[in-house]
Amino acid sequence: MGTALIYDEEMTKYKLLWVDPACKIEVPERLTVSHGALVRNGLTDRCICLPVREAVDAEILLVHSEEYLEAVKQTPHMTLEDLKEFTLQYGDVYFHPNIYHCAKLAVGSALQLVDSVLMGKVKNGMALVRPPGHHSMRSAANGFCVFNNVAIAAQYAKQKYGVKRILIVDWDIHHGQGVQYCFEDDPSVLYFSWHRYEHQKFWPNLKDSDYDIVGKGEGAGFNINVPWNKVGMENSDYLSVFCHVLLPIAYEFCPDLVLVCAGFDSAIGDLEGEMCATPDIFAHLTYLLMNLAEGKLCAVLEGGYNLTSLAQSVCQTVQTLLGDPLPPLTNLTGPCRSTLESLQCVRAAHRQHWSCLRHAVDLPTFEISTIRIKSSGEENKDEAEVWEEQKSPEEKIWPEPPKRVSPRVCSAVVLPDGVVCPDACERLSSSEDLGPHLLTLKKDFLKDADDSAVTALSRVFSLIDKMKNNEIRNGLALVGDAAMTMTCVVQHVAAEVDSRVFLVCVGNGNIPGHIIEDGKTLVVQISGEDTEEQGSKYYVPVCLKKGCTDTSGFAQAMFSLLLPLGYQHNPSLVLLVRMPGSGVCDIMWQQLTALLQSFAQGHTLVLLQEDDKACVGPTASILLGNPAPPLGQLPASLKEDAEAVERLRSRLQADWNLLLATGESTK
Ligand SMILES: CC(O)(O)CCCCCNCCCN
Ligand SMILES: [Zn+2]
Repeated sequence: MGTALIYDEEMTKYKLLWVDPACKIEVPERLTVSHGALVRNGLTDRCICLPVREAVDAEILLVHSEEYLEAVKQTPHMTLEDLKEFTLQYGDVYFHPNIYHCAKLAVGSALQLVDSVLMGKVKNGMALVRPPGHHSMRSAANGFCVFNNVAIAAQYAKQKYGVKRILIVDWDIHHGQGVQYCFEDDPSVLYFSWHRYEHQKFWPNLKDSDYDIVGKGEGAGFNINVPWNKVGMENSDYLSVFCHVLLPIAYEFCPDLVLVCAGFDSAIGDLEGEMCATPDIFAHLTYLLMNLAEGKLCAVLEGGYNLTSLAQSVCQTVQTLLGDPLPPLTNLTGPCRSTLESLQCVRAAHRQHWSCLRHAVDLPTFEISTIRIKSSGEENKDEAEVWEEQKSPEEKIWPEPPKRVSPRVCSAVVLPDGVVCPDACERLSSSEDLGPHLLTLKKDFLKDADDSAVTALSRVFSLIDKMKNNEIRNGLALVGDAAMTMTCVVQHVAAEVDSRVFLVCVGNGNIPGHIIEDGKTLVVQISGEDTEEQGSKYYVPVCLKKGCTDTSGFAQAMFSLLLPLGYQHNPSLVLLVRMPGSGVCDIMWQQLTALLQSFAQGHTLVLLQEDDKACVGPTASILLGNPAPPLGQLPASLKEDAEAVERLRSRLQADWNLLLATGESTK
């Protein structure tokens, strides 16, 4: 199934007809440069382009009042003076003879997208629309918005398809108060928004946008506000909020549909947001949401006023929806203090509503500042970088997002004879001669191994070499001895100069100490074994009371440990090993396999032991880019497990700042 793209140039045919400094940034070119960039990058050809349609009254009335709709209906016939007069009753928005038509097309586009996803015609999609929607309220236009496109889409999905739970993620830099008001007492719609706030000093200056506004009545807990009280937030800040707030709660909520208020004024260069996150961050934010709701994700454009970063961010988002490998995120320094303050406040406010936060350690609050948490070696930022930070936003410069090339082959497999190769995978059966390094390895490691083990290892090494050359994206091997193969692989890869391995080992098994000595391999082992081993900076033993069968504990370790560590380690290869008898359930295993593709441009090597042959199919499905099935609504994890994860975090966060979620200052 493909990715839908909905766009029509009719929505460019309205603009500001008078002087209004607050509205002059909302220009038709926002749509033309976004669509133009998609065309130029060959992305429109790869999408399923769906036609727009006008929303009908009944659809608009799902959210708005009749009197408001009737009033907006009069605007096409208004004179310029009448339009100005009409506009005065609302805030930071303008009307135009054609805006009602475009607003109906914007809603209709969102509904077309929801239809195509929920009818299973496409996997996911994006609608490029204007006017935006998330500020408009039941009886009021606001903040360039006339009808609330995404709020209507959510009500439409519930009414027409009986969707039970909908997650709305609003990564626009402004608070979508219109969406919040629409669903604040509705537990079937979880609304998440981050937004520039500066302690209510930033537009729309609402107390309702603060972290302690969590929803009302039945809806308590289903509204999450993350205020940015400082500007200059970076990729690390955005990822921290996803890892420590949004993803744990979203997985617990287990939505059937994900809608994104995709505003890109939260990207670097935008004068509204004045943030510093780069366009490629949206590739990751999109991906991290794609394993919810079995990938049913509809992104609808909201804001974004720097035409360069807007176009790049839109392309990054669509490329991820299409399944392209994710770009590496470099120099993630960890969240700034102000972000930690916000994180801690939001987690505290929601602790009573979400069991994933029940055992969250919250410390006394502390003064706000954006002093960046320095991880070791960050102290002496060179002059240029410091100067860079002090430049005013409009002069911000940032590198073009890296090219994201999909290898010719997605998944290659090494399987013993007699094991069927999963559809769409390529079997590596070349019986190439044993390379010289193998003969030495045979001497060092495999001296008493039989030839089939040596042959398998030689094929695993060629999988790795093909990943290194980007000939294949990922690989899977079913081997006789997973632990031994794992050790040889780490040894083989670590020998290369700029390689970094992220080894994720599921289940019990001994990790030889020497593989973590060089600092190039970061090991996370999730098992039920209570190793007295305290671990080190590069060896993170997560032991779950009930072992890997405990989905909640496993999920918590995945979001609050694995993701932050993986992002900060920024590996060139992910090695995922399923030890025999791990007890991990297939769906959890698939979710983990999917999430790890955030790193190393998707270069994941999965090692399974022969008696786990039944996992080959489900694992291959994820490696091929299919979404992981839902885990179901997650119960609370065991207190001991949550405390164990917290202990690990507090031990490791001095070295790995992305682990920070509360206010500890690093040493
Ligand atoms: C969709 C959206 O959230 O991007 C709309 C933002 C409206 C901003 C109104 N204030 C503008 C002040 C101009 N400096
Ligand atoms: Zn915005």
